[in-house]
Amino acid sequence: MNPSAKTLLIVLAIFFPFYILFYISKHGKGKGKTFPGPRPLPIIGNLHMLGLLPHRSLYHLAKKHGPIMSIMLGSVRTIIVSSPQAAEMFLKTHDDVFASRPKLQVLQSIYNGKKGIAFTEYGPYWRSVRKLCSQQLFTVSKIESFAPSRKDVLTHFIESLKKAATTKEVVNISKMVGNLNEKMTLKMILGPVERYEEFNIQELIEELTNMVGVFNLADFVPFFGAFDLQGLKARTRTLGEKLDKALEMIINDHQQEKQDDFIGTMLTKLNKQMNPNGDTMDRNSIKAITIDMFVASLDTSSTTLEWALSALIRHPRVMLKLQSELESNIGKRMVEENDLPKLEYLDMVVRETLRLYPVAPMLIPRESMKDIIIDGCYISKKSRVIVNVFAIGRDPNVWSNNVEEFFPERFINSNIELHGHDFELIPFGSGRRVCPGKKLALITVKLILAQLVHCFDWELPGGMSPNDLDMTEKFSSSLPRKTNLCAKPIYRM
Ligand code: HEM
Repeated sequence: MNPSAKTLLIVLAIFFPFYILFYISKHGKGKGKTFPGPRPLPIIGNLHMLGLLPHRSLYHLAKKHGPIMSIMLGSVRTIIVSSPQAAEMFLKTHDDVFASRPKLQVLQSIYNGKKGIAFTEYGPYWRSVRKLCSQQLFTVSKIESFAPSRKDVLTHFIESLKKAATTKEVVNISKMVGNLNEKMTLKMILGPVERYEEFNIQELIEELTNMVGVFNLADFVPFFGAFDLQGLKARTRTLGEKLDKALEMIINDHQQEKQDDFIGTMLTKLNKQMNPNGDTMDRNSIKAITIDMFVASLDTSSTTLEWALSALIRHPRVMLKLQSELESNIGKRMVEENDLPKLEYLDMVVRETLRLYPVAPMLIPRESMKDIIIDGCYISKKSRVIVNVFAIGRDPNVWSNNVEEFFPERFINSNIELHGHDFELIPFGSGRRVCPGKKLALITVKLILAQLVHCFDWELPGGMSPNDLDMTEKFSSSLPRKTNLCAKPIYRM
């Protein structure tokens, strides 16, 4: 046995009994009735029940224990919400209590004391950053001002696919669409990304999203945090330093030459007081907010596109119907952003994709800011709340018995929209923490998807039949396909 393993065993042998006593004193008796849930084990609680696909395991557990379920993730009391009615109770009726986020160790180490938006606790600082989002970063005019740049990137992309179609090449759509979305979105966040090749921003972002998706034992059993058993601390520190260096240079460039992307807009507030509490927008805030935008925007939109196209290839009837809507509304030209509002079937296809394949299947975890009693059950301050939108999208009371079927027609004459007010369908979350980028995300997803099916038919490689396309998911920071989607484009215009 190597010396560090030996030391670890000795430390565990000494402290483990104390930890069990601490655990029992903390969790042995509560202040009242709790929600039903599976029996936890000491130390790990119900962690062993999560498996490789926690959203699915929790969906099945909720069928047994109910739409509001209480479990222990290590030493963290966690409430799992799995029905539209329960989601409304947590995200609307008591949104003021559950609007905070838990602190995650990996992010603490990357941010190194900086505060962003998506993973920041509720309070005056977060409220000021949200105000900046709604009044300056995600306004209709700001989003529209980047339409020409999105069109430009998309036109080049379609040209490269046309070349692949001529040579009858099979392309890796997952990768290609990921790159395309990255180019479009980074342009809006930080401007000309090609200027910063030396920092390999794309690779840094990939590492960042991987780290955010890592299951970190120390977040649930703090006792293990000191030992860094997964070796995450060193990796995240290095990544944090690299991101910081790149962002320092990008901010300097923006200070030399004014730009109207997110960083440029945030810089107009540099060193100004954000609220009466004395928070100011400093360089660290700009860096942390930018990092949050990377995490929140890139994998989410491209994974949605990957699922939408997979579902269309798997359902040729739906693909044909969508192509026919595009033909009759657009004709032989490229789809433009201002065509999107009239494409009703496209809208249904996107809603159905987000119902069945929500890329944030458990939203971003919330944390209660005070003790509260809901439905006669006690929830203590700092409990974690996970809203399982994957389960809500499969609730047969809402979606009837064909919940697993990809059937966009279910939205004909339906008033269930994606705005966050209809709790049957909340892939962008709801309440104070609802996704501020949803309008931008829907434009990007719809525009790219429409173009991909308007310009091309798609054939699976090796004569694979649509029914054989594997639709298994992989759990990470988003919920991508387990295997990349590869197919042959056939130009049809
Ligand atoms: C299909 C694409 C997307 C999906 C499904 C999605 C989904 C979500 C979800 C579920 C949340 C958490 C909501 C909650 O806790 O109630 C969230 C938060 C957030 N999203 Fe998105 N998102 C997408 C795209 C984007 C884009 C393109 C951006 C920005 C460019 C963005 C920026 C954010 C930010 C900053 C937050 C944190 C909000 C906060 O904590 O106050 N998202 N998103």
